[in-house]
Amino acid sequence: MSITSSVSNTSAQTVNGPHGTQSEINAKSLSPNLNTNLSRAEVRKQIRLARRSLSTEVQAEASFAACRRMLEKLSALKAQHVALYLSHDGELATAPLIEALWQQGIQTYLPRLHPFNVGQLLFLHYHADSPMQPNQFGILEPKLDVRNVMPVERLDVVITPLVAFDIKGNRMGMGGGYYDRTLANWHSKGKPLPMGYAHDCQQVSSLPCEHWDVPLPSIITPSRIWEF
Ligand SMILES: Nc1nc2c(c(=O)[nH]1)N(C=O)[C@@H](CNc1ccc(C(=O)N[C@@H](CCC(=O)O)C(=O)O)cc1)CN2
Ligand SMILES: Nc1ncnc2c1ncn2[C@@H]1O[C@H](COP(=O)(O)OP(=O)(O)OP(=O)(O)O)[C@@H](O)[C@H]1O
Repeated sequence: MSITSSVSNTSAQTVNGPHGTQSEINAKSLSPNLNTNLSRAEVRKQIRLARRSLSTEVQAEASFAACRRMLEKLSALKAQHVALYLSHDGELATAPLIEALWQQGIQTYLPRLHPFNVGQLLFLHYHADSPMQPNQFGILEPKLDVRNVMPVERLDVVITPLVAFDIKGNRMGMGGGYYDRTLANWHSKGKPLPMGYAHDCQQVSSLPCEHWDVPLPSIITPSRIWEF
């Protein structure tokens, strides 16, 4: 059965029961009492370690569970142009989601570091034959071809990687400020809609925030959809 047909009619609430699968519960218990008085750097370090410690089996199960929920959300939004990321350093894997979006004919885009504007991202169309190259962090990104660049304001949704999030939707990333810059004006323009994508174990009760941090209106994890 294709990913698309196996997930598209499934209700988010009933996939794995109210508390998720056993492995998701195990994943959740990795960072239950993280002291959020820690510095941003320390929170980043601890959560990156927690998500990197997930087994291959938990990672795979998590990526399919989150994929179902994300497809449901994107379908409700009628999203046609969706930016996402290629997973790195224990991030919730996007491979099943990318495959499903391609099968549905939804256009997908990946970030690449801007060649001149330090700290900025460009979003390039991504398909099965896109020429790719690693960036300075070792993450594969599409080779620069201006014909494939999509202006951010024409994207419907930006599926946003993150290191940690809290119960108010505050987000902390890898520390480059790339997504904060990309999303700085989304609220006033109404587009693109940012949606966080993360493991359950990346949630903390409260994050230390700065004025440039852009809170997320929704975050999808393997066990639930958070709306803020
Ligand atoms: N998968 C994915 N792609 C993404 C991001 C992301 O968070 N995840 N980004 C989100 O912004 C941008 C890249 N930002 C990144 C920032 C820091 C590091 C990183 O690994 N830093 C190392 C130190 C790197 C060095 O300078 O040598 C580290 O902290 O250990 C990776 C990506 C664009 N692409
Ligand atoms: N809109 C912005 N304009 C200019 N600088 C910004 C903006 N947003 C963030 N920055 C700068 O980026 C740096 C890193 O910010 P921060 O630690 O919040 O990144 P992050 O959210 O963890 O990373 P990312 O968004 O790439 O996932 C900070 O020094 C901050 O000053």
